[in-house]
Amino acid sequence: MDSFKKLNRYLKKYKWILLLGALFLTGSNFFLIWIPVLIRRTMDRIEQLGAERAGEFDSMMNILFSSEAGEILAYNSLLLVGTVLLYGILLFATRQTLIVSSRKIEFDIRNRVMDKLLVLPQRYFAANSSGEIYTRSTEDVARVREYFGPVLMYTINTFTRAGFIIGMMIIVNPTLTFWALLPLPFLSAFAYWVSGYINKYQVIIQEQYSRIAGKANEAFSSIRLIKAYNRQAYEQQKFEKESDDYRVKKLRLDLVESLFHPTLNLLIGLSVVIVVWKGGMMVIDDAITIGNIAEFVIYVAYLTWPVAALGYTVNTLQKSLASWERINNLLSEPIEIRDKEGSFAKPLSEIKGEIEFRNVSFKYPGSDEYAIKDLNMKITAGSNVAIVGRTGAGKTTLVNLIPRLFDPTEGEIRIDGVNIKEWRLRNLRKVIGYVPQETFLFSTTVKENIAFGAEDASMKQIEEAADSAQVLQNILDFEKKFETLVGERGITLSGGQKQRTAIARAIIKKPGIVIFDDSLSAVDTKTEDAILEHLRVELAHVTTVMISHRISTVKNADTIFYIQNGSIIESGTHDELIEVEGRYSDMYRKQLLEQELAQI
Ligand SMILES: Nc1ncnc2c1ncn2[C@@H]1O[C@H](COP(=O)(O)OP(=O)(O)OP(=O)(O)O)[C@@H](O)[C@H]1O
Repeated sequence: MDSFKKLNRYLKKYKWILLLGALFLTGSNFFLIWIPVLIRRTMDRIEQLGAERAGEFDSMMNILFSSEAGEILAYNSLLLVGTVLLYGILLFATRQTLIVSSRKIEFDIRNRVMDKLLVLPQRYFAANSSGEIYTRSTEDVARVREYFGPVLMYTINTFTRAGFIIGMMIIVNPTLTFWALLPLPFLSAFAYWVSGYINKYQVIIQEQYSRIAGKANEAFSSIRLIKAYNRQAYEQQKFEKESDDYRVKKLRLDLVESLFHPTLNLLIGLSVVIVVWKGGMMVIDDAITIGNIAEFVIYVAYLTWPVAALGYTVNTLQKSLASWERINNLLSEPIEIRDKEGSFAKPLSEIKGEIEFRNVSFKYPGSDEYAIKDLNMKITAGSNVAIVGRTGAGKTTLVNLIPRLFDPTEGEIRIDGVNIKEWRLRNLRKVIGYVPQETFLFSTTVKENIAFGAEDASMKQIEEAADSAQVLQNILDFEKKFETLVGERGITLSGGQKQRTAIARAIIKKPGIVIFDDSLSAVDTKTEDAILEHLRVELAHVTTVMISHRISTVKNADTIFYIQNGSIIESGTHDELIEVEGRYSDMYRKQLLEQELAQI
């Protein structure tokens, strides 16, 4: 109930326009009922004229062309055209208010969902598949819109139209009204059943469609692998199976849909037959006129859609509420990493860049193992440190704690002597340049990809950053230079080019602290040396934390920390660690041996 209240809060902003829409819709239905009334009046007047002047006219044609009948026809036709016009204008206004508002509410909800997704903790993304998250912000939002759009509109329409029409029918003849309405509850129940079936199948078909799209996507992104392993026939078979499943389900739905309209027409036909049959008997008994029968037939036709829509509306409402429940759960997710009251912000120019880990431990949500265990580490401002260790030792986890992608389970991290939880999150992340392990470039130009790190960067700054990351020459070699599109719609950069573009993106921010997570793994050692040389100058006064598996990358660092099972087991300069003859020197010797073997 609480969640339903929250849903209706979105109506508040548009309440006046929605009210206006409801008035337009009521008005359009008011004019609609005058159409059969005018037809009945015309028919009755002509019939009356024929009866009064029975001797003068020997055929219907003569009646119709007598000037008196012409007057009746012209007058009523004009009224009819006017009524239809008003009905049409009001219907247009209804859609422009109710449906347009529902689109605006959809826009509001979608933005809220996106805003929320952008601040949700990493835990949420680990617990929910990307497909589910995507569905929340697309399909679920679209379904909720149906509550504010079609559901609201059809509900008002059904009640106002049915109210007016049934009222008019009862005024004309309550008994005939009873007979005419008799099949309509069956029509509504039938529409409810069919639309429930259609909805259920649409979900199944949509899921199957997503599976097909997923299979195709996977096949295209691994096309090189498929070709190299000669797995085309296997992939084709897998795709065909899913595709066939989709076809069978879709055909079943088509069958139900094609039965829907004929059955609906059959039930309406039944209503019309009853009206003509019972009405005919009443005309014989002089209880009603022939015009009344015509009027009733039109009323029944007018009632068809609202009555059928009742079934559809109930189903759509259920679907919308289920989608809202999922969206509401997402919107109610706690934001674990957020600003504290009175949080601390420092201008970039005042950042020194000292980092201190005090007894820091960290467990991933849902995991029993510590990824970081009682870790203490001090990085002096402006120094250049390296973190090494075997795969899975906790290096990435450790650096993720600095920009608060996760918060420590125990202990605290300080920057310039202040606990990072006291820093304003935006400020904290602004001063940190971070190049994650997996390079991600957006499907846009190289320029925009680099400028992502600093929104208002000039072209000169972009070029300088590209130069420091040793990717400038590559970019200038592209035909469209910085305007070259990257990714799906553009060229595919090599692994090393991607990494260097990501480095340029991080350093263009002119950060106070910069973190490189294995960011030079895809470049050759010669390019690596050149990049490091540039970075040493560029980042001379910036605290640099560099994770690497290569000794060549880290050997010149001021301090090297060797991590094992989430704890620092060795630290010092390259020479100091070699002297200790511990894990680091083992690693060094192994890499030297590998190099020598490679040269043989
Ligand atoms: N999202 C996660 N949820 C649960 N456990 C995780 C998650 N990410 C990493 N881990 C675990 O935490 C430990 C440390 O992982 P981490 O990625 O920090 O290692 P790493 O030293 O950076 O390894 P590599 O050198 O291979 O990148 C590993 O045991 C890993 O399985």
